Amino acid sequence: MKLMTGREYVLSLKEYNPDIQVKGKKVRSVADEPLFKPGINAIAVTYELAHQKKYQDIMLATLEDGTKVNRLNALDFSTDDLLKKLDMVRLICKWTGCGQRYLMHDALGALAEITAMIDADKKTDYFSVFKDYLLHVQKHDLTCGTAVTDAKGDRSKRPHEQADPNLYVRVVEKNQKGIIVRGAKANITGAPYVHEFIVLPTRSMQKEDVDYAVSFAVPVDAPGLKIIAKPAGRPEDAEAPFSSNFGQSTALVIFNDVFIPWDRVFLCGEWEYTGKLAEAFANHHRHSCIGARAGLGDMIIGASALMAEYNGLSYTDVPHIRRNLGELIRMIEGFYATGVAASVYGRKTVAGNVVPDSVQSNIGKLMLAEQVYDIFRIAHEISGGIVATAPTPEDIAIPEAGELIDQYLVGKHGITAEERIKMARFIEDLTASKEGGFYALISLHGGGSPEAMRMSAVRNYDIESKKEHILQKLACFAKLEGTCKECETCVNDELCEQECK
Ligand SMILES: Cc1cc2nc3c(=O)[nH]c(=O)nc-3n(C[C@H](O)[C@H](O)[C@H](O)COP(=O)(O)OP(=O)(O)OC[C@H]3O[C@@H](n4cnc5c(N)ncnc54)[C@H](O)[C@@H]3O)c2cc1C
Repeated sequence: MKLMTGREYVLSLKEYNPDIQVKGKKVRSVADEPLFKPGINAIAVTYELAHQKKYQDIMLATLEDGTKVNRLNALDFSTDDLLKKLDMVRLICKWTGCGQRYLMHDALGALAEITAMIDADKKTDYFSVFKDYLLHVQKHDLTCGTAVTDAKGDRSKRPHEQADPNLYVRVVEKNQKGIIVRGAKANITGAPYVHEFIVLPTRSMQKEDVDYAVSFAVPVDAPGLKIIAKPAGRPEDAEAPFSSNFGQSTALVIFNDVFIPWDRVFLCGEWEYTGKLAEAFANHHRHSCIGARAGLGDMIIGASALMAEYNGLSYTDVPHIRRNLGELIRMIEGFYATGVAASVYGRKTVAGNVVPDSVQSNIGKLMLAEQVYDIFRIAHEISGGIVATAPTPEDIAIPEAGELIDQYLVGKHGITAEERIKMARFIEDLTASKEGGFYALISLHGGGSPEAMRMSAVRNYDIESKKEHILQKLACFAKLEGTCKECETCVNDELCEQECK
């Protein structure tokens, strides 16, 4: 099995020739495109950390034969694996803001479970196709984008009801060699600089949607595949100390009659399993998002505490700075704790892999989706207006203006204006810039809208047993009060007797 270095990953992109455009121009070489550099840097970190001894316990997974692979390319086989995955994603995102590659880990986990489930029910052979693909990914240490969200068109209509039949990815032809697919997936993270895409259905489907029930893997440069991408982060922006180095591209990925051989098809026509596959992916992915946003939170806590110090207000001395940092810790460690709980309460699937508890992973993702705005607000309250108003590098570079800025924008004695401005810019970059808005949006909608999380949590939560418990209690109270109608409401006589004694 290969374990690429960051540099090898960047060079490996040169072996592909995808059809990509960004900001109105065609991309000749992804590896050399400055507008993607922050995104490529972020993925490279996922390769580099796997070579660092102190991180290998969480960055590497051990296969049955003892071989080590990057954990991002592996299934989870224990609750300990889930905990390590969570820690790994937090570590990666603490460095990069968003390591992006964890989406593929989540897709692989979901495909293992659901392909094995379909085979058990329908005597198909998808699980062995999946296992061969997993081996291929591990052997070459690939990065795969995960394409779930269809273009979707009119949200109130199902795939087959859309005015344009191509608004969800669909199978337009099947032959002995494979299938041909048409349609588009939207908002796809990292699309320009991955090796392959794993394509999953975005929702549950009905019999009439049978052509839309499809899942497959495809190289990024397959004929007919087109990528319309956004720049990653804020490339070459002197006011962006973080996101000029690390960022994330997203793209519209268009399948214009793309051929997929059968040995890369994981589901084709089994519409009853599309909802299960979408939900299985969402469960893994929301669990990963918890780790990702905790990593972002780590950076915000560190930068906010430093900014307060640079302003002359240490959290050890100033009560409201301490209280605000306490709020940041409450929120970030609060949602992270649900990720830990989702790991600990993980369950084994028919495929043998272990998946997070879906109530906990959905609730954790929902918490971070809503709290990200409070996290940014508190960072702003602690730091002050300089986060938005720091003079530009061009003005600082003019000697006369630079001297005045040095004089008037100092903070605590011993901290220069330059250091204070640098910290303010870092916080602006993460929380108040175009990139800050991006982090809010990805926290809110990445992995599904908040309503999708509420629906999943309710669907998977045992509300019926809570209702039964209340009915039992009320029946017991009625006996105690002498108003019992003798079994009109009592749902469990035995328990009722015990409680009334
Ligand atoms: C930065 C970023 C990165 C992303 N990366 C990826 C990726 O790598 N791969 C991927 O597959 N996806 C990715 N996504 C997509 C993400 O999963 C979707 O944004 C999310 O599922 C919401 O879908 P949408 O954007 O189409 O919004 P919509 O579905 O249009 O949602 C908008 C609102 O409409 C509501 N709504 C939608 N449909 C209905 C309905 N039928 N009935 C009632 N209400 C409805 C929603 O609850 C929400 O409030 C990414 C998103 C972002 C922002």
